[in-house]
Amino acid sequence: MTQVVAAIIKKENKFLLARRAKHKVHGGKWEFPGGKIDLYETPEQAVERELYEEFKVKTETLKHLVTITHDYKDFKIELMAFESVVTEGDFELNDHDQIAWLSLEEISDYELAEADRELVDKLRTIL
Ligand SMILES: Nc1nc2c([nH]c(=O)n2[C@H]2C[C@H](O)[C@@H](COP(=O)(O)OP(=O)(O)OP(=O)(O)O)O2)c(=O)[nH]1
Repeated sequence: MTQVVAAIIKKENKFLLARRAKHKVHGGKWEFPGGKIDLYETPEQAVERELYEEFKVKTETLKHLVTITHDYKDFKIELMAFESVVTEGDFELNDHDQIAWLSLEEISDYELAEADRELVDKLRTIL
């Protein structure tokens, strides 16, 4: 099972979502930014590394929120979501073609990566 981390970054009741660039797996789908955990890395380190690689922003990981698993048929992921805050930098797009700050209600109108529907449902119950 592939372990993936995702950052939940909240600003005035809106959450940061990013649209995966067309050429990537699940291209065009919206997600919480993050990626696969590398060998010998903690989930927190993975979130911070991915956010820097993807947007050139520095973040601090506050706490683990929820973990879900999803079976994409050809691969299975464990998706761990962490509450994060941006501490330094302005967003620059590298792996995504767009970012958006959305309320949990607005997120429902966006085409999410399949695993994220369950993640958003869980977030609704705790945030
Ligand atoms: N980052 C992220 N990935 C997600 C989410 N939901 C979801 O199904 N995924 C899937 C998409 C990918 O199959 C996998 C994450 O891989 P990735 O391609 O973003 O990670 P990476 O940057 O480490 O990968 P790579 O391109 O270097 O191989 O998890 C989500 O909310 N955030």
